Formats: sequence, structure tokens, C-alpha cells
Amino acid sequence: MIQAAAFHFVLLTSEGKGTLIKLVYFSRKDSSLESVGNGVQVEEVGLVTSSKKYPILDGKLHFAKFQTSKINECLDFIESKLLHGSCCSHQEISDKKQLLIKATGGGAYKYADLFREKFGIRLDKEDEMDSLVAGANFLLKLRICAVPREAFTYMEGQKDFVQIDASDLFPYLLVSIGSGVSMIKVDGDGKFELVSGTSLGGGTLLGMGMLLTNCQSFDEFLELSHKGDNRNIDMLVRDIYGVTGYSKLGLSATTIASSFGKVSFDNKELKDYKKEDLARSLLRMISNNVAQIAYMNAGHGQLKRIIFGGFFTRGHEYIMETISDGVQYWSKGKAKAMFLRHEGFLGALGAFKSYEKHGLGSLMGHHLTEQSPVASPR
Ligand SMILES: Nc1ncnc2c1ncn2[C@@H]1O[C@H](COP(=O)(O)OP(=O)(O)OP(=O)(O)O)[C@@H](O)[C@H]1O
Ligand SMILES: CC(C)(CO)[C@@H](O)C(=O)NCCC(=O)O
Repeated sequence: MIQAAAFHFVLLTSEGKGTLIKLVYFSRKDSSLESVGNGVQVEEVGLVTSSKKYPILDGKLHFAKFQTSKINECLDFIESKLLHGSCCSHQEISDKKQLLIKATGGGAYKYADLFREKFGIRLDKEDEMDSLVAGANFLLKLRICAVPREAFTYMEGQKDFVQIDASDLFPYLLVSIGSGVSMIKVDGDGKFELVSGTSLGGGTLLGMGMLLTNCQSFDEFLELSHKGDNRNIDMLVRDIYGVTGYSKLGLSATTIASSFGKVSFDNKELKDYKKEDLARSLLRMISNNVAQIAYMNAGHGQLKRIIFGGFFTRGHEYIMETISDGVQYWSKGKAKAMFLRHEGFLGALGAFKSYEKHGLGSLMGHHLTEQSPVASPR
């Protein structure tokens, strides 16, 4: 039904130099938007209101991502789905009001001209941190009646979904692991403080991974790391203290004493190491480091929850396990690492929510977060 196109929203977020463009759009239940198109994988989350009062909420959120280097694929997708004309009603379009699409991150600046030239639309820029926090709060407050849910812990190979009571959500530490890592203490809706960050993030992993292993993509790097053994690269406590470890200080024999430390003692060249082992070691180094800094910024265990977002984790079990172990280890079990199923779309979701400012909140308003059951096919 073409009429439904008036109610589709689209927004885009991308980091400046950028790796990925994330796209979130909403379609009404009666919309003709198909979930899959043009070879682009689109994940859907059904939003089903139980209340007759908000029938407009009957519909789906769609999530898609594109490599920044393939921006044209993203533009073609937007065009094929007619998303570029979806942010205003037909009346507004015919009134020649300027169309706008919400956008956040560096891409909101970088691609502004491209979007104007191609579609005649204005990218309405939303602040990156505001959007991250709004997106995280939105997901964490979803009152979910149907599984699978949004937030989960990952320990010992097990994923446990957690339903957080909205009245007990704040404060928490949001750790966004993208190219770099931002750590934000969130005290409420719109109430937050950037407390720390580190430049050793996903971009570091990918950049160093490409140099060390010649891999061409993040997925290829992950594939390698799956098969590797970091003990061939890292110096463990047992390499220094023997099999009993440094028990007096609680350092077990298998604790990594020095990432890549073994290499400094080997008289070897890069080609002598297995790419898989290098990948595994690098992955552990970055993940452990983020976990440790996160723990310190969570007030050494005072913030009970540390929520990890950003595309770095991407539901990858070994990354989540390493981060969880790190938080568990450093906080002596006081703090918990939590992950989100839509971890990479926080900024995009938050920018999407900001349509509320334009009086369009009935689509994505608080009613939704407080009243709607959510079903997801992921
Ligand atoms: N398909 C992929 N291609 C590239 N990087 C990926 C991919 N999947 C996961 N990643 C990881 O995600 C990181 C980028 O994450 P994300 O897109 O959340 O951050 P960003 O918005 O680019 O960066 P920042 O938050 O620092 O602005 C990459 O550096 C890489 O480690
Ligand atoms: C610069 C941003 C905020 C861009 O998303 C992010 O990559 C980041 O927080 N990097 C780490 C910067 C720091 O060292 O605090």
C-alpha cells in the first residue's frame, strides 16, 4: 500500500572515516515494505501494540547495515524502498516542505551533500552521544512479553536474557565499542556523562589485524581468531611463575601476564607465527583492555551493570565471553557485563527516537517502550 509509505521513517548513522553505515526504518503493519531486498540483509523486529489506543505502533523496525566504502549500495537500497520520501506525509511532500532524515555520527556530516544532491533531502543531525544513550535506554526499557529479549549476559558459553526493571535501570555504564571506545555513565533519559574512552577499540583490532594477518575483512579476522591459540603469542603467568601461578596475589597460571609477550623472547619473524594465533591474541588483548577500563569506570564495582554496545561485539561469542570474564575478574563478581541484541544500532535508534521532537512521537513514543510487547525473529 503506497499510502503507508508516509509512515516509514529512515535514518542513518555512520562514523566519520567510518566502517559501517547503520540504517533503521519503521514500517507499518500494512506497509508494502518487504524485509529482504537487493541482496541486503535486513533484520526485523515486530512491534505489536496490545492497546487499541496506539494502533499506529503495529509494525516493524527494520535494521540494515552497509560498509561505508559501499555507500552506493545504501543509496540504492534507500531508493528501492522509497525510504527517501518516507519521513513526511504526502501532504507535506506536496507542500514542498524540505524532507529530512535523521542522522548521527560523522556520516551525518560527511554524506550531507550526497543525500541532498541524490534525493533532495536534508540530513537532520543528531548528537552522537545523545543518540547512543537514547537508543540504549529505548532498548533497555522495552517491556517485553515475548522472547527473545534484548539484553543478555554471556558467561561460560551461556546466553541468559535479562529483563531489567525500568525503575532499577539507572545508573549504568554504557560502553560503546566502535572504532574507538566511549564510556558513558547514564543516570536517566537524557542524563549522562562521558566519563572515559579509549582509542584502543574495534578500529585498532581491525587495523592491526589486517596488518598482522593480511585479512581483508572483520569477518575473515573473526574466522581466523576462532581457530587460534593465544598461548603461543601471549606470555602467561605460568611462563613466569610456573604451573602454580602467582597464587599469593590470586593470579592463576593461565592469566595473561603480557599480551604478545612471548613474541619478544622468540627469535622469529611474522611469517613464523600462525595468523590464527595472532588474531586470537589480538582479540583477547583489545577485549580484555576494554573490560578492564570499563570496570574501573564503573566505580570499581559501584555501577552494577556495564552495558556493551557498538558493532565490535556483534554477537560474537568469544568476544562477549572475554569481556564478561574480564569484568567478572576485575570486579570480583560485583559487576556484570551485559550485551544487547541490537548493539550496533544504538545511535541509529536514538536518532530515530528523536523524531519525537517533531511531534511524530506517536510512532515511537514512551507508550511504546512502556506498553508494547515485542516479538523478534532474530
Ligand atoms: N562488517 C564489519 N565491517 C567492519 N567492521 C566491523 C564489521 N563488523 C564489526 N566490525 C567492528 O566494528 C567496529 C566498528 O563499530 P561501529 O560501527 O559500532 O563503530 P563506528 O560508529 O564506526 O565508530 P565510533 O563509535 O568510534 O564512531 C569496527 O572497527 C570493527 O572492529
Ligand atoms: C571519537 C568517538 C566519540 C567517535 O565515535 C569514539 O571513537 C571515541 O570515543 N574514541 C575514543 C576517544 C578517547 O580516547 O576517549
